[in-house]
Amino acid sequence: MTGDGTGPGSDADPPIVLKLGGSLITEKDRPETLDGDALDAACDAVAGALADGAVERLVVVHGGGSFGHHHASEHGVSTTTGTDDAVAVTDIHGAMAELNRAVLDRLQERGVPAVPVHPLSLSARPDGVDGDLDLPLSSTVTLLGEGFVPVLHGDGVATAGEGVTVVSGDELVVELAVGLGARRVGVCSTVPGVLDGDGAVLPSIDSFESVADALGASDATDVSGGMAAKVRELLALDAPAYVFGAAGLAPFLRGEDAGTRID
Ligand SMILES: Nc1ncnc2c1ncn2[C@@H]1O[C@H](COP(=O)(O)OP(=O)(O)OP(=O)(O)O)[C@@H](O)[C@H]1O
Ligand SMILES: C=C(C)CCOP(=O)(O)O
Repeated sequence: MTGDGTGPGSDADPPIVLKLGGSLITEKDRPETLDGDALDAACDAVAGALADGAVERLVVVHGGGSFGHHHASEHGVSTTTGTDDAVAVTDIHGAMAELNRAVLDRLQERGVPAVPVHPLSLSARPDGVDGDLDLPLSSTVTLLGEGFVPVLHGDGVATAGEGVTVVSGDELVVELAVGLGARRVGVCSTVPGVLDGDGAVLPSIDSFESVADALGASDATDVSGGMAAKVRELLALDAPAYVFGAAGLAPFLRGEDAGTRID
């Protein structure tokens, strides 16, 4: 364990922030069903990149797939509509914690020092749904400094005036990337990149308007906005962000371009 800290202003190597999309690691149209083969392949790529030194510091975020989105949808909860029902909150968070455990287990089996960071216990929207997300980063920063790979996930989040709403993994990725001064950001999903109106992968995107017509929601149950919300969030970043499919994960981790570059 190194204990040398990280984040903006630190001498430490800036981390990479990687989201493993829920539509990649779960069967998104079958409630609470893991896509074990896809998750294994993603964990192989992460473990390989850490073992060969291509990546030194890594924060992983995973999405909800058929775990979080299924329960959130059943309870009528989204990023903008909350619930004051404690059972609903526990259902949504419980499903996400279960998926998080599966991700941690498979990373740890491959020697990755992955540890959980649960946003429901850490984060809030103190000014309501239209206000900023408050995501204290000292636990993530300190875990990184101690040599761990923090693994966060889309979750419920306390929201003034709404009870508990959903915070998407995409929003967490942006907060982490800004707050940690990330070097690069990767979002690995089921699609090989952001597709244009003819289904071809767009090599790069630098404005929302130029691609808005081609961007849709998810093709499965999704309470947080699918690809359109993803692109909108990633355009706000200073660090280069990439959206790619399973085949792009290892190249991205090696520092190569993959899928669609968003900047
Ligand atoms: N122009 C587009 N290019 C690529 N995918 C698109 C486009 N428009 C809509 N989509 C949809 O976006 C989906 C990916 O977004 P989604 O939010 O489901 O992914 P994810 O981040 O992997 O999942 P989760 O939100 O569960 O973490 C694709 O399955 C596709 O159906
Ligand atoms: C539905 C929940 C709880 C998490 C949503 O996170 P996302 O899949 O990254 O949008």
